[in-house]
Amino acid sequence: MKSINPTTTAAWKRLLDLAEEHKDLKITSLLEEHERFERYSLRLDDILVDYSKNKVNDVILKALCDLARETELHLAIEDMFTGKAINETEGRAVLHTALRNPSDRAVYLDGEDVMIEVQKVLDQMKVFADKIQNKQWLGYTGKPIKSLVNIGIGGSDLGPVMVTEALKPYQNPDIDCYFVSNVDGTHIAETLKKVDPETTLFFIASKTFTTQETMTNAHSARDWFVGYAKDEAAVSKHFVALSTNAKAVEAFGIDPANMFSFWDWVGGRYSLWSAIGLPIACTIGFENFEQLLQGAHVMDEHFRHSMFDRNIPIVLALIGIWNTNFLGATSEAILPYDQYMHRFAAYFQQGNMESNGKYVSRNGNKVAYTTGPIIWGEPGTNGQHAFYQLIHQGTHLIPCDFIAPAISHNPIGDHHQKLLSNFFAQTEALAKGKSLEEVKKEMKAAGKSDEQIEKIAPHRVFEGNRPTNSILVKKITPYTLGSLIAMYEHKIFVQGVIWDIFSFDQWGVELGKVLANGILPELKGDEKVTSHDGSTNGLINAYKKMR
Ligand SMILES: O=P(O)(O)OC[C@H]1O[C@](O)(CO)[C@@H](O)[C@@H]1O
Repeated sequence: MKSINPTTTAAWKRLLDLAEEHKDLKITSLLEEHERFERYSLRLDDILVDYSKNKVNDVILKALCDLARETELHLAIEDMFTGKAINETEGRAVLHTALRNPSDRAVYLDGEDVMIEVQKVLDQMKVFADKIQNKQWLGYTGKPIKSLVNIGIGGSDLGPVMVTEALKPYQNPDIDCYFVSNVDGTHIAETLKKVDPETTLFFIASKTFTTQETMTNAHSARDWFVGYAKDEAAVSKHFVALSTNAKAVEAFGIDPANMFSFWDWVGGRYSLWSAIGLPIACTIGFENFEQLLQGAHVMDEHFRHSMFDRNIPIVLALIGIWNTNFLGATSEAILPYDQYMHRFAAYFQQGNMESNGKYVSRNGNKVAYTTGPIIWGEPGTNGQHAFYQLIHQGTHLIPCDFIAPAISHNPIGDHHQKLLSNFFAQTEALAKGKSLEEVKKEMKAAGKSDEQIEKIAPHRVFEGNRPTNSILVKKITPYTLGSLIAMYEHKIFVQGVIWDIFSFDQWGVELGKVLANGILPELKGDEKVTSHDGSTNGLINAYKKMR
C-alpha cells in the first residue's frame, strides 16, 4: 500500500479550515435541519446507524469523503479483499473476509483459491460441533461433554468470549463454556474447580501455539486432567487445538485429527471467524455460527461496494477522524445497552487499539497527528452511574457509540422500555445539554434562594454539544452480531488507511514479552538482582524478600 501522509492532502487542509470556520457549530442547530435524521442515518438489514448527532454538516462530510479518496481508500479496500500482502511488516495478506465468504466465490492468494481450505475446516468444525451439541463426543469414561474450556489469550480469547456472551440466548442449555486467558494461576484454578474431568473438553486456542500464557495454562490443564484420567491416551478425547502451527500442536501431544487449522493471513484479533470460533459453534450450534458469518459477509459486501457517503463503516470511520484529528478527541466510548454485550467494548479494545495504536507511518516516519483512539466502555445503564459524569461535564471530548436492540431476549415487565428510554435520553442530553438560564429558572421554580442559585447553578449546567452515534438493531441475533462486528472491523481498517499506518501488525506488544522472558529466570533463588535500572532491581529484590 502506498504511503500517503494525510496531512499533505488538499482535503486535510480544507478540513482544518472547516474546523476553524465551524468551531461554534451546535449539534442542536444541526438537528433542526430539514430531514437531518433521514439524511444522516444509514440502514443495512435490521441495523440502523444514526450519525445525525455529530458536529458534521454536508460540507464537512464531503471533505471527509475527499480525504478518503485522496488517501486512496478505494484501492486499499480492493487490496484487502483480493489478498494483497497489505500487512507489509509481516509480509502477509489480510483475508478474514474470506472466512465468511460463500464457498462458491473463489478468493485467490498466490494463485490458489483459499476457499477450498476454508470450506474444509468449516466442514470439520461442523462435524465436531454437531457431535458436541448432540452428545455424541464422549469423554474417557463414556460420558458426553458438558463443559468447554477455551484456553487462549488476546484474539484467541476475546472474540469467542464476547460472542458466546452476546449470544447466550442461543446457547445449548446442557453445555457451559469457560474461558481461561490470564497466566495468573487463579484463572485456571478457579475454572478447574467448576468442571469435571470426565465431561470437560479443552480448546487450546493459539495462532502461534507459543504464547506463554496459553501454553502455561494448557500444560496445567493437561496435568490436572491426566492426574484424574491416569491415562495419557485419554488426552485425545479431551483436548483439541485451534492453531496455525501443526508442529507445535503435535509436540504438545494433541492428536493431529483434533487440530482445527487456520492461516497466517488471519490476524489474531480478526480470528473469531476461523477455527478460533469453534467454541462458539459448539456452544450455540453450527447453524448459528454460520449465521454469524453470513451477517459479517453482508456487511463486507456493503463495505466493498457502497459509495463512500452511504457506506456505514466508512461514514463511522470518517466521523471518528473528524472527532479525533479536527475536534481533539482522544478516546471513544462504546456503550451497548444490552447486558449480553458486556464484553463488546473489551473486544474492540484489542480490535481497535492493537490495530491503530501506532505512531509510525507506512513509510517508517513518525506521524505528526493523532492516530487510534483509546477505546473503552461498559454496558448502559451501569455506565451512567459510574463514568457518564465525565462524558457529560468533564473536560475531555468523548464521542460515544450507543448500541441497543429494539427487542429484548428477556421481555420482563417494562425493563426494556426503561433501558431504551435511558439510551435515547443520554444521546439527547449529550447533544442538547442544559443552559445556565434553564438551570436558574428550574431552581427558582423549586423555591431556591438567590444565594443558593448563584452558588449551585453553574455546577448543574451541561454544555452539551457532545457527539454520539446511535446504533439501533432489531434484535441481537447471530446474524446481526456478525454484521456489527464486521462494521467495526472495517471502520478500524478505513481509519488505519487514512492515518497511513499498518493496522494488521502488533510489534508494540513484543518488548514487554521479551523483557519478561529475561526476568523470569532472575526470579528464581534469593540472589540480589542488579542487571536492571534502579527501580526494576528494587522491585524484583523487594519481591524476593516478601515471598
Ligand atoms: O493466538 P496467539 O498466537 O496465542 O496470540 C494471542 C494474542 O497475542 C498477540 O499476538 C499479542 O498480544 C495478539 O495479537 C494475539 O491475539
